[in-house]
Amino acid sequence: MTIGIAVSRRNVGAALSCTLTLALALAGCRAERADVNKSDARLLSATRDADNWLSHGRTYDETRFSPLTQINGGNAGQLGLAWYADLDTFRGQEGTPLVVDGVMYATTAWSKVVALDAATGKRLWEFDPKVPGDSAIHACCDVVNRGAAYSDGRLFFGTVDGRLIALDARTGKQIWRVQTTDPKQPMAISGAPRVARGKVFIGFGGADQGMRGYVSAYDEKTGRLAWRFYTVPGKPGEKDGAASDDVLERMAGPTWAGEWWTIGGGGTVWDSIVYDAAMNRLYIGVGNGGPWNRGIRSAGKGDNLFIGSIVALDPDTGKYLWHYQETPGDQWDFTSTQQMTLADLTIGGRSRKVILHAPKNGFFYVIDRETGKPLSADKYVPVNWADRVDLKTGRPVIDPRARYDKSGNFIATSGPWGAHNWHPMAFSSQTGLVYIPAQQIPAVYTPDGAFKYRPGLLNMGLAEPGNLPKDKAAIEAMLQSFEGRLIAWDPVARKEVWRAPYKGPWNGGVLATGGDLVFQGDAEGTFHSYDARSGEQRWQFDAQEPIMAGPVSYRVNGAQYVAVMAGKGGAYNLAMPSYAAPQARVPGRILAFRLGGTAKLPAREKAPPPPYAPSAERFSAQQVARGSHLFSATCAVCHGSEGLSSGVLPDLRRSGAIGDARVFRQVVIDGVLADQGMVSFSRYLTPQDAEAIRAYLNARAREAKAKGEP
Ligand SMILES: O=C(O)c1cc(C(=O)O)c2c(n1)C(=O)C(=O)c1cc(C(=O)O)[nH]c1-2
Repeated sequence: MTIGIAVSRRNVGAALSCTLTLALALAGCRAERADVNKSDARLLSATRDADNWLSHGRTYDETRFSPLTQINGGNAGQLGLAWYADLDTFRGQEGTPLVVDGVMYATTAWSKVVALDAATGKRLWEFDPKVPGDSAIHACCDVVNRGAAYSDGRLFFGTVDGRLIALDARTGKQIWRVQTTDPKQPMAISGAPRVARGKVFIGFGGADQGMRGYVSAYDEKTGRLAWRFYTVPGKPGEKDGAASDDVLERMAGPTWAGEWWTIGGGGTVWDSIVYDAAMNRLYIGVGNGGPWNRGIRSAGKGDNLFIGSIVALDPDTGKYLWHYQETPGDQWDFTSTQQMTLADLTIGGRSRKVILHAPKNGFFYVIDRETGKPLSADKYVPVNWADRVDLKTGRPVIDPRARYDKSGNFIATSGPWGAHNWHPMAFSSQTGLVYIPAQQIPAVYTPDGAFKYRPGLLNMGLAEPGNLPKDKAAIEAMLQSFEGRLIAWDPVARKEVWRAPYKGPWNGGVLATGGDLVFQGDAEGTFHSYDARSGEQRWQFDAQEPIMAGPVSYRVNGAQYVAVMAGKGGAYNLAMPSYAAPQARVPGRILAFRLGGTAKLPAREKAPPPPYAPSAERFSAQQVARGSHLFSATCAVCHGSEGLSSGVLPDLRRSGAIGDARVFRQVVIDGVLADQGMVSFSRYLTPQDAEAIRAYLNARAREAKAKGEP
């Protein structure tokens, strides 16, 4: 049985933390509760507060629906740029800005924060937590940040090196900060914290690098740790002294096998955390198992709770309430961390409080918030790892061939990039539709027969992850087969209503508005507006660079704005190859639009790409082959498979460093560029390994030059 229901303890709220106390303490507890309600009051009524975008998904329900109607289908063609703000980096921008009383707060790459006048883009203050450059290696998927939380004049955000920081929203001065992780381990915060009931909730990423997931709750005023919930069991017999101890021992422990705690576990909560104000619950979206390969992770057995699950917790104590596991015994990196949206839907004539969820695994779930049971689960893209979800048991009917640790190989129609990743979806109660930034990126899973755990690096348990065909035509055919589309999905009728196709995947998050419009940026750099009911395009804008982030809408001085962050990066853009010649890059930007806006972006500079730079040295075929393997296992995840960088980080075939053994060694082994994120790899590579990688890159540069590749 995939669904577990334990203590049904609803709306006991703050009273729980008072149960042990004497009358005096009770009085204090009541006082604290009243205060909590005051600071929550604004967030609780955010649905009616059309001017602002107070929390990550605008309201606690995380619908990303703005009720504003000034911009609508009739006038969307008159939208123009109101202002833009250049950021200080070329790294990926994934943030959803908050807007509170005319001030926009945006978190940017490298975990920085900027406050701007939301009507003009004028900078009010900036905060740089000075993330050490060498902590970039701890982030699996770029030094991105998806946003902040706001409550009662305070702004909360996480950092790549695992800190949670509270700022005074007016001045940008730090109020408190806590280290939420072990900074020596690959545990990096990319997601936005959420705040409710006087607590700030935060997880982190690192499952792919062997970490064990947890969520922490900190007191909003002091930063004191209130509780922690681990999502997967640790070493049997050892307790964490955490809210999860009991349920992990009783329920999760028996679903694991082997010695997973020595090589990982996974289950990181790296993105979605949602507070359900109606039921006083916190839902956490739990990630994949680590290593991915269940044969290695858990002796090929078990559901491995709570990976690939939504878990409902008591927000005051962190105690387990229920869970629903979407991907039992995951071995495909099918995280359930994707955005959860809360809605009230009429299903079968009955009003139901539900979670709407489109996780990586390709099924769209409508889950009953009362019980955690799925009411429906339907494929929103072609899916071949499972035939269907049996709603009686809640379990997917998995194709045995997908268990590649046993079958030896599996090609999934949608793999680890997800049928939907972190890019936020939106739900409009006006149209009843969910707008999903969906994609289809097939992937091959082949078990690594010689797996060796490498602390700190990616440990998937797959043979040469990211390995591609060597032939350019085959790589291009593969890339052409990747798809991206915006899907308007009816969660009651359980079907797609319309779609907007894109050239490829990794398009932006979505905003739905009261003007019956849907906004989404794409991977090519165009920002679109569609009719929310028909999908007809109403407007588009050339943003000059890819948009991944979710747009927001707000109103200042009577004018409605739509704003979005632009900037290429994230996991896909780091790792995926590209034959496009590197272009002069545009820095990360915030773009804000209004009716009649007349601002113009500066002309994009054209710069010739640096030439390929192979050295005249001779390397042996063995050295090149060894370098190919090492590059694929160690470097490709950031510099692009087969050395074909998509342009976020340097294309090493064009790097001057590959022509000089000494310089290359200084970078790779001595770490001279550590402050820019290129740390020393001496822990993983010998100088001979580095030389083999250099030999491989020279071979790749020579090939590209000979073929006249762009
Ligand atoms: O397992 C993890 O801990 C973890 C963390 C993160 C992250 O923190 O960003 C991502 C993923 N997994 C992941 O699977 C994934 O596809 C992904 C994409 C991105 C991104 O920002 O583009 N992050 C992450």
